[in-house]
Order: sequence, then structure tokens, then C-alpha cells
Amino acid sequence: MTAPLRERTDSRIQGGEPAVRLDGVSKIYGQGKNGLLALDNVSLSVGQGEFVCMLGASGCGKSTLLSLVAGLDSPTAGRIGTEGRRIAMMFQEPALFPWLTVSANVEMAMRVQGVAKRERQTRAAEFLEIVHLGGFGDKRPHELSGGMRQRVSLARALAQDADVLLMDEPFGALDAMTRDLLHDELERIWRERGLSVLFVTHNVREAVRLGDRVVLLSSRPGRVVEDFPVTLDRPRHTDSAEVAKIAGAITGRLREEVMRHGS
Ligand SMILES: Nc1ncnc2c1ncn2[C@@H]1O[C@H](COP(=O)(O)OP(=O)(O)OP(=O)(O)O)[C@@H](O)[C@H]1O
Repeated sequence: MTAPLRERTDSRIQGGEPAVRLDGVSKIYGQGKNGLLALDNVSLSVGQGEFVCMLGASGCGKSTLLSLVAGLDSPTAGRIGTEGRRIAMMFQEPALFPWLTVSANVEMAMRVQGVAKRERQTRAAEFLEIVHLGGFGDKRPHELSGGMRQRVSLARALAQDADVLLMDEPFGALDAMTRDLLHDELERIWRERGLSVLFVTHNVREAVRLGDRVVLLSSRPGRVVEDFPVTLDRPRHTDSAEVAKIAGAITGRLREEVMRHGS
């Protein structure tokens, strides 16, 4: 059974504005001669309902960019617009509270928002249904597989009533088959709920499998090198020839970028 879609709170959202917009964003960690330029003049937008994947060499500033969009840190220069949108983040590690049940983990976001207990429980059960974990609410995280724990993490993100999902290599630690299943589920949830997604990955095929666009960042300092539109029909398959062809072109460009910096 799929839980009914809850009404979107679209009054928060301004007309055709992008869900996320970065204008000339730079980030320097530290100060003076010890300062480290992590991001340099990055301009990028994620449209409403768009799925954007971001690729780049290790250390090029992808996580930094997500943390700036999430408001966990401030840019040194430039502007980030996410007006009125609710943002949730997902990481490679699901970071669940091990002593709480699955349901209580999902309820946590609503608890912070002051939602009454009975409603929290009902809604947590709905979100767990959406991620195909109905009936697992009373389990503890250690009783679940890695893929199931990431599903809980996704349910917890949805429980924050997010419009924008920032995902930092969320499936990087999972085996290929589990990852494929989660791609299908994420795609379904993204479509059904009209989410805007900014998804960081090292896996080029994963980026092409999921993204409406794939944005390539340069080696540090991160700059936008290229923005590849992906217009293949959905659902796509990671192992398909079409995905492989586009992934091959992007990998070539990524390799050039990494070689240019000798890293
Ligand atoms: N809080 C911090 N203080 C100082 N330097 C930092 C901090 N966070 C990140 N950095 C540095 O900024 C650069 C960008 O880091 P970031 O984690 O954003 O890269 P990334 O592209 O996500 O890397 P990876 O692909 O390896 O996860 C790196 O050189 C990193 O060491």
C-alpha cells in the first residue's frame, strides 16, 4: 500500500523561481595566508522539481556546497537563495539514533516541529510505507540492512516536509543491487512529491541514471566546468547502453579535469 500524498504547502514557494540558486558563491576556509579556497565563484540553480547531480574530483568542494545550501555554513562571497523552502539532507551514513526505534527516528523531525504524538506516529507509518518499510517501525536500526537504514533516512528526510533534498553520496556505501533498487524508489518519490534534488556522487553512471542534469565541478577550488543535460526517457537503467554512452563522455571530461590538476 502506498500512503496518500500529503498536500504540498506550495504557498511557501514563489512562482517559477528556482528551488535553489547560487550566484557567484565562493568559500574560503580559514583566513589570510592559511586560507583555503574551496569554492570559487560558483553559479548554479536547481529548478523546482528538478533532479540535479553533481560530480567532481575528491576534495573539490561538493560537500561544502551542500552545507552552504543547507545553511550549515555561510559563503565567503556570493549569494544563495532557497527562499521559503524546507531543506532536508541525507548523507552516506544514515546517522540514525541507535537506541530509538525506526519509527521514533522518523518521528524525531516532527517532534522538533511540535507535532502531537498520535499524529507523529500516524505520519511516520505513512512515510515508512512510502519507502517500503511498512511494518518495520518497531525495529532498531541495527536490525536492518544498510539499504533499509538508508530508506529510514529517506523517510526521516520526507518527514521534515522537505521541498528540497540535498543528498551527499547517499548510496555510496551500498552494493550495486541495493543501489539500483533505491534509485528506483528515490525516482518514484521524487516524482510523486515534486521534490527538487541536488545529489552528490562519485559514480558517473549513477549521476546519469538519476539526473535531469549533471553538473561537473573542477578540482579544487570547485568551479562549474560543464553542465550536461540528460534527456533520456525514464526510468533509466544504470547498465543500459544509452546511460553508458553519456557516462563515458562525462567520465572523459572528468578525467581531463583531474589530470589537469595532477591529483
Ligand atoms: N571545515 C573545514 N575547514 C577547513 N577545510 C575544510 C573544511 N571542510 C572542508 N575543507 C576542505 O575544503 C576542501 C573541499 O572539501 P569538501 O569536503 O567540500 O570536498 P568534496 O568534494 O565533498 O570531497 P569528497 O569528494 O572527498 O567527499 C577540501 O580541501 C577540504 O579539506
